Amino acid sequence: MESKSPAALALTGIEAGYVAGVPVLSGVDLEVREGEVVTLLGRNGAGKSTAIRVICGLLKPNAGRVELHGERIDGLEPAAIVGRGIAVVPEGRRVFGSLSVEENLLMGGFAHRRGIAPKLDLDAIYTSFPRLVERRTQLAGTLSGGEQQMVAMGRALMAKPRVLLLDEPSMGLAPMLIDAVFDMISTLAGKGLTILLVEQNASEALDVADRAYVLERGRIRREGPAERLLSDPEIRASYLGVG
Ligand SMILES: Nc1ncnc2c1ncn2[C@@H]1O[C@H](COP(=O)(O)OP(=O)(O)OP(=O)(O)O)[C@@H](O)[C@H]1O
Repeated sequence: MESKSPAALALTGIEAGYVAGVPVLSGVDLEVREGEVVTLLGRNGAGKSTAIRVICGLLKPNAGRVELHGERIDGLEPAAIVGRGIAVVPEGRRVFGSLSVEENLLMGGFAHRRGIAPKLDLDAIYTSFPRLVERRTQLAGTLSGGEQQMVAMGRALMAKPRVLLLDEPSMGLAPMLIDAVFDMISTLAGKGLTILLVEQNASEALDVADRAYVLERGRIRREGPAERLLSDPEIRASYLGVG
């Protein structure tokens, strides 16, 4: 095989858990290449959020390594990992409800490594999410769930991440808003962003992703191009409710 540049994000042999002797992730290998959208699928409790916590440095793995563009980050503190260029949109969105949309976005800019005037960043976010322009002075806590998701994504993008982690962005949203969220992800993918999308909503996630991994009880059970998994009879029966 030809030699390739290091992946944007790579997990190798990750073992992790919360209680000694009770592994939650076992031997997890996963990579996201520059410009790729990769989805990590799994049911409730499969270990998806745990994988996000390991990547962000909130949970130290018991074994294995996490690398960002070939540099090991698994020993670093969360703030240092953010500083290296990982941004996360956490499950449940968690916007600052008593701050305006624009203040929320500016908060994201604090993690920005350096350079570029915030105004330029804000303009770029408003171009990606025009709906936020008309709501820029509205308190984020009064926005709809879908709009809050836009703010949470915009806030993460303000940090100019090299890799964006999205933890179940469609969770708890009405079907129409779920479509809107996946449209946003497609837009970001079209701009060349590198994204790891953790989802239970397999069909929509596989539609926007280039590649996918399926996590079951802490182990990667399947992986491959999203198109292939979409037409895989076992995946269709277990995760898409068809077949
Ligand atoms: N702080 C914690 N302490 C102990 N066990 C935990 C903790 N957080 C998660 N777990 C356990 O780890 C396992 C994986 O949980 P995790 O949150 O990673 O799953 P998930 O795939 O993200 O599921 P969900 O979609 O429900 O969020 C579960 O059995 C869960 O109970």
